[in-house]
Amino acid sequence: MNWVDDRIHVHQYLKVAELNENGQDNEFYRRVFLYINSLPSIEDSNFTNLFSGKKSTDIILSLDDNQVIQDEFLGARVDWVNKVERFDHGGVCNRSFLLRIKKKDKRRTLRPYLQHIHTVSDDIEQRRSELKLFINNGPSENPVNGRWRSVPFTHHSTLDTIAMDADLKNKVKSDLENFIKSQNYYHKMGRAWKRNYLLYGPSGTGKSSFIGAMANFLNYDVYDIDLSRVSDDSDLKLLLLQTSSRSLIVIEDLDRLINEKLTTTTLSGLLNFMDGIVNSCCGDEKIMVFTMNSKEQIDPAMLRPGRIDVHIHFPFCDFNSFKYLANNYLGVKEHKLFPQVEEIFHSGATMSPAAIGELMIVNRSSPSRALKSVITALQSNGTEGKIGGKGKRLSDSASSPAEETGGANWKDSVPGAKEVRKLYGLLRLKSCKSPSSFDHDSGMIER
Ligand SMILES: Nc1ncnc2c1ncn2[C@@H]1O[C@H](COP(=O)(O)OP(=O)(O)OP(=O)(O)O)[C@@H](O)[C@H]1O
Ligand SMILES: [Mg+2]
Repeated sequence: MNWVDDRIHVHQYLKVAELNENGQDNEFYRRVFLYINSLPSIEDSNFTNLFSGKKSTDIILSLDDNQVIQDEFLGARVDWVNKVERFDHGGVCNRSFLLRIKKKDKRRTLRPYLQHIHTVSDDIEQRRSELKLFINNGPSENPVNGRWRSVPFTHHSTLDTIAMDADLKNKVKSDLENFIKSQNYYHKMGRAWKRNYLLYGPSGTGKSSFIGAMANFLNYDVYDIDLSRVSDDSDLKLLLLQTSSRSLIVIEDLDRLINEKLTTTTLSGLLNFMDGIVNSCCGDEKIMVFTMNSKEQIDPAMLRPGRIDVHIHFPFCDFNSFKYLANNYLGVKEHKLFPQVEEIFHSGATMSPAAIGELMIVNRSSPSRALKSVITALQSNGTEGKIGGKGKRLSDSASSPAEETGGANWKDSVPGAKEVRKLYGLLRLKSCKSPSSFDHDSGMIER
């Protein structure tokens, strides 16, 4: 019977209306709009509109009213009509996209085709949107515009520019990729669709840069929470509620904030925040990132599995990271001074990637000079490492030298070449700590 029917009515039509029956926007209409206008065949359509895009050089093509565009998927040809019905009175019109598909193809291709439209439109949206960095206002500041103000996010760090153990970097990449594909899994488990990362290690080892790299990798906006501008637990909840999906929510220097009592939020307020309780109802995709210099004096409840899903250690430089930096900053893959540098690293001397990077930047016109200055800095072991700092830190009393920082905050001033070592204060003769490590709670990883 179906066969006879198919012979008579070869095509089937599916309508995607702009508004649903309640007069609300139909999300799928917007997706189809993005998809259709991205098709190469739009250039062959009889009538196409041209608009300028965000950049002055961008030109965007858009299918005109009641025009047809063709597409092909899994060997099946389909047509889309941009249907617009205008009513004379009041200029009201009905808009829809009409899909024409052969019945014989429909059963095989329709579902994957609609899924394909979803994926492509997602991708277009992500590429189009400019990333933003949101910073929270204090509760009494600018309440009219909400608690967040935003600036364009222009951090240029990428996972490629970070010197880090290659295996670890790949693990982080696949962990992030797995997470963003796992909505159903999280929902099935009745959990908030969020993943919490802890980046810990001494000052100048790349934690903040790594957050920038994560945001660029995921194409996520960043919400940087300044806890000192949060009045209490409910204020923190409110801030979380006002963040959007697909974002990185960041609290930096959490150990210092807690240990120096720089926040008025309570431990339980912070724990609820980390659990994303207020958001679990909305199916929002969120990644939270916390940074610390050391986790030694932190309440274990805060670090327990499920609350922090992935711990990533950022250590001082070893010879491999040094080579990575030399390549990035100086364009040098091999150099006659490398064996000497390697020997010094093997003797236990080390510095932060930030300090080494600065020496390379200021001497970038001469790689030999840059490497010699790194060698000199590495050789002059001593007590400078304890000079300066972001105030007394938890890590100042840490037993492991690799966990100690005591370094000045690099953000406080722009250092000159000679001041670099003193400012960062990160030179260490140390019992070289293990390379960056990645621990996640066995129970949480969905593989
Ligand atoms: N692992 C790294 N790879 C590449 N560059 C690095 C690395 N670590 C630090 N840097 C460079 O040093 C500078 C300071 O690094 P960053 O601010 O990311 O360190 P941090 O660990 O966040 O320090 P702090 O604990 O003081 O906030 C950055 O501009 C970055 O370019
Ligand atoms: Mg930082």
